[in-house]
Amino acid sequence: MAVASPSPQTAVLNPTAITIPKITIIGAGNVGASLARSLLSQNLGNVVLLDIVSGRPQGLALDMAEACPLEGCTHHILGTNDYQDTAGSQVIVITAGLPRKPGMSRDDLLKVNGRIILDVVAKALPHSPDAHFILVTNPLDVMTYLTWQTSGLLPSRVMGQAGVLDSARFRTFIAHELGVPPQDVSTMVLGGHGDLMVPLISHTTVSSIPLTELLSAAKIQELVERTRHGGAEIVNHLKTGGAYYAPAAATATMVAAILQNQSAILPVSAYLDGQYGLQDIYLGVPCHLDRNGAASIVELSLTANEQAALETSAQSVRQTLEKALPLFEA
Ligand SMILES: NC(=O)C1=CN([C@@H]2O[C@H](COP(=O)(O)OP(=O)(O)OC[C@H]3O[C@@H](n4cnc5c(N)ncnc54)[C@H](O)[C@@H]3O)[C@@H](O)[C@H]2O)C=CC1
Ligand SMILES: O=C([O-])CC(=O)C(=O)O
Repeated sequence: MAVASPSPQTAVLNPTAITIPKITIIGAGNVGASLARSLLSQNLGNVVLLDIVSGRPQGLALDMAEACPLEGCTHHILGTNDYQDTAGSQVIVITAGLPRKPGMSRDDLLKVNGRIILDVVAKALPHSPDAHFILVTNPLDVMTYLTWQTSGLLPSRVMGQAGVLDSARFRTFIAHELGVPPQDVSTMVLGGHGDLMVPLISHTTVSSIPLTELLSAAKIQELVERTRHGGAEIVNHLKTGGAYYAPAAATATMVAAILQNQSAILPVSAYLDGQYGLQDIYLGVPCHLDRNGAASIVELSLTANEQAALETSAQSVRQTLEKALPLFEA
């Protein structure tokens, strides 16, 4: 049978002509695997899932690929232990590292996770020199700073995920308290990803109504404290590690904002160079997220108490950073 040569229209629709973004996730643990599922289900791009453990990313990727015919995902996933497979990624998410156990703080992970992050960045960067890096590994703000410092990348190309998750937790607790859909709650949680994070009450509304008109000061403070300890609450339930579904959803929100050039304003751990009166630190602040990364930080007007709380949170991150820098100097 003769094979018809492709019509001009077929040539235009040739799928190989379409550039599909490539997203690498390093660390195929609970957060990494959940993130891969989320990215695939949103058809955000082809996903590479890499781990140091042989067989784990391959097995997970095959399992996820087999769900694709049933769930409408059209892109591919590859599981690997080889950094060459990550080449040309637009976004690299780092979820490699230990999670904490009950009784530990995130800062207790500093030494072990710092070593892992430096190793991962050194191996990933040469294959994807144009990638944006999103850190998830804890202690988050310090791991993000180390990645920026060791990579030599522009600060806008290195950022950390925490504020999207912490804000989602605060929204959830407020929604449960008021019996409204969480989508109706608008808020921002700034600062470091630790017990001193700063939920901004002055910027919290429920269907445009200020939160302070809906709940007592004591109840709001209770929800703030629950948010600050939201990670530990889940660690204490699970015993062997931390949260992963909401962290994965939060990270996918950031990946989508970058790849779709959304310019969404999201709270991310970004490099501060004088904004909010803070210098040379990665800390959670609102940023426009688009194809240039976290290039444009938004300076919200804060109450005096919120500004003081942000400075206290920054001070705590800086103390951990000062412990980290001598440990990981080249
Ligand atoms: N920023 C945030 O909001 C959140 C941060 N986290 C943090 O994310 C990290 C990962 O958490 P989980 O996924 O629950 O842990 P997990 O233990 O389930 O997965 C970690 C994975 O990293 C891999 N890994 C370790 N060293 C590696 C290396 N050198 N190269 C490649 N892969 C390596 C492990 O084999 C494992 O599969 C933890 O540090 C945790 O504290 C977790 C939730 C939220
Ligand atoms: O609490 C942890 O260890 C994991 C984490 O950062 C979170 O869930 O916020």
